[in-house]
Amino acid sequence: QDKGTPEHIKAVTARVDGAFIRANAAKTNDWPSHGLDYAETRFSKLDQITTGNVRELGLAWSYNLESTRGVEATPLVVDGIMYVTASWSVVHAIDVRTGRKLWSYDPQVDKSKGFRGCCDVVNRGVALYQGKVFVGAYDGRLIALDAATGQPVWEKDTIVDKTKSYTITGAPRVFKGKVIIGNGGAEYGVRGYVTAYDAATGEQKWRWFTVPGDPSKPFEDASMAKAAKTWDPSGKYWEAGGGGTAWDTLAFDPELNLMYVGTGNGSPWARSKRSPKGGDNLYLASIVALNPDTGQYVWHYQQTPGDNWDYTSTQPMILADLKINGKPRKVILHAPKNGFFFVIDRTNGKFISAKNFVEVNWATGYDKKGRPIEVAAARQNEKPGDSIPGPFGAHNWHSMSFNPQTGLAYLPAQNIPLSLMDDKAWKFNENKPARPHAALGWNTAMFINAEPPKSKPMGRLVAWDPVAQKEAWGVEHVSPWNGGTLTTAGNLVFQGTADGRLVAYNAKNGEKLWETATGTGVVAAPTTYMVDGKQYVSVAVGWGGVYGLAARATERQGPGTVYTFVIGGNAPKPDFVQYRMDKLLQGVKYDPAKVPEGTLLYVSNCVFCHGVPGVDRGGNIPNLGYMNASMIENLDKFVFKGPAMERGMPDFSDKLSMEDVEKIKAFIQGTADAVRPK
Ligand SMILES: O=C(O)c1cc(C(=O)O)c2c(n1)C(=O)C(=O)c1cc(C(=O)O)[nH]c1-2
Ligand SMILES: [Ca+2]
Repeated sequence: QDKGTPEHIKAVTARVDGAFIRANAAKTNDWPSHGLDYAETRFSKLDQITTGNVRELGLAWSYNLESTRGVEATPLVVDGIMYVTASWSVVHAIDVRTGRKLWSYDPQVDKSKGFRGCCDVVNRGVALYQGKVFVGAYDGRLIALDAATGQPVWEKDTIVDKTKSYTITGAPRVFKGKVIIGNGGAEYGVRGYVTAYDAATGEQKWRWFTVPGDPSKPFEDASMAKAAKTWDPSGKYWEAGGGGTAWDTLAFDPELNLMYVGTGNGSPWARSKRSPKGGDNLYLASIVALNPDTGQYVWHYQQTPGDNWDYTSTQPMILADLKINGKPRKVILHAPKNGFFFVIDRTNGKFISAKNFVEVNWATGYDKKGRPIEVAAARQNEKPGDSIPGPFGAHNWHSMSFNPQTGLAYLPAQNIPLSLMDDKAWKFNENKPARPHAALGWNTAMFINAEPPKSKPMGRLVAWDPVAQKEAWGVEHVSPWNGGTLTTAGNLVFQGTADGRLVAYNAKNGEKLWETATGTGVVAAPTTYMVDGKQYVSVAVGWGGVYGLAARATERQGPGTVYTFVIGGNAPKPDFVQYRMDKLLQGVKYDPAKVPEGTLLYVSNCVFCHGVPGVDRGGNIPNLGYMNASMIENLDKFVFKGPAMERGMPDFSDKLSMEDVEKIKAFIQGTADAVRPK
């Protein structure tokens, strides 16, 4: 049979089901699900590429994803058929044998609604099951495609309330014939949940909410009634949704018949506003075990009780079997945003251990019962102070991997400095200058960087020993926001970096063995798989995600590209594109008296995408301090139904007046002038 024909694709993808995914885990010849296997280990048993020959790795082909925003997807591959997503949830099917496009599918997300997600218009990849490819579109639709042709088979809107800013950025998983997906939106005032759909028909099978709703209405299930006792109703938490969005990690243990959900931060961030009398606010920032057949709650472990810092627990979980104190234990390994590395018993949710893998200033450790020992000052946000880790997390969605041969987990750790302070006057959905992105629907109830943060940015590849709870080795990077990791039986760790390289390390000791330039920063994780007896390594590259909107660590820019490497590969690299940036803005006429008000408007409308003018240097969205003066002089033409709307810029017609635009112009030019070297 010819490979890459619709008949071949149909035959090989039809085989992918639960039994296939479990059988594949023994040899890992294919990469059929997001984290490689149900345990999400990202540990490949392939060992053709080793510490001995990795230096001979070369490019087999590159593929242009034709996207300019963040690319966060892990490519799936079965028998040389690759499925990967670009920004705006566009799916590409690629023939690994030739590097050519088989088909692509664009769900046609309305780009004027890009602002309804906090953190770039990203997508972390697809799921594959019985001849179908499943993608969560940014606007909340879950779409099943024919794996051979890319034609839609069914489509479901996963969103419970279309007036709220719900999105999907995560990769669906298929457990026992059901497609599972969660949503994003906890910066906007939403209530989190996960939903299961029949893979064949799209029929909804169950839905589990992560936080309680309005207590005057019946609770959906016993877990919600239990959770409601940990929320103060005087805060009317249900009006701002409560949060807890499960926007990324899911895992499955078929023996225990449990699936695991990592839940997100509180909405709003400030607990004093969400739940004024305190409380743990279940099930925020938790790992929750559900019955995959029914969606019924089984147990939970809350990592950050009463979250107050955007400490999501949505970071990738790994199921591992470890020997702890001489006893074999079935555990979950987890390094959420809050900076602690957790080992949890996955049979019952009992805490085993936690240790900080970076410097933190909100807790000194965890007690025996698994409660954090908080630093009191961390909740007293009367004055701006660095939250360490900050809302970008000590570790974000970037995939972790675990190698049972070395016993080490590999994760990109970081510090991205931000200061926080309570917003005492916050009201739900009230758009006021100085409230972070309030014009776009954000509801943090906190001011961000009202004073500049004092901590230092940091990015580090950490090899963590989860039994000893300590770092075995680490590699310092030049910037935070580095890519997810892959580890292999060839004793290797692969990681892409913010400064535009794909690097291979010795998994035991961190020695750098190989690297190649990728043209732009890498945030996604690599995969590896066999095709016709040869081991390949692929990575989808495209600088972005929340930190990549306004900052960068390379002088090169997009487009989103898939690179595939093989021993002896010698295909030419595509031309790298130089980052286009004008000189520091000069000559826009403005009234200096307008700068202070312009500053506050900039915070409530512009800052997370465009960064601080002349201070940040632009990411996948340009910095306004380095524009041509005529663009800033004509700023109104860009903010009111402007030409960038088709690239995802919001329309500010009902948010800003002409007078506001004048103030913002004053802030942009004033800031550029203030930072200009004398
Ligand atoms: O609370 C949420 O619902 C939510 C959603 C998302 C998302 O869907 O991408 C992110 C976050 N929070 C978040 O806190 C965060 O740091 C983040 C980074 C990214 C990214 O893709 O780079 N997404 C998200
Ligand atoms: Ca969040």
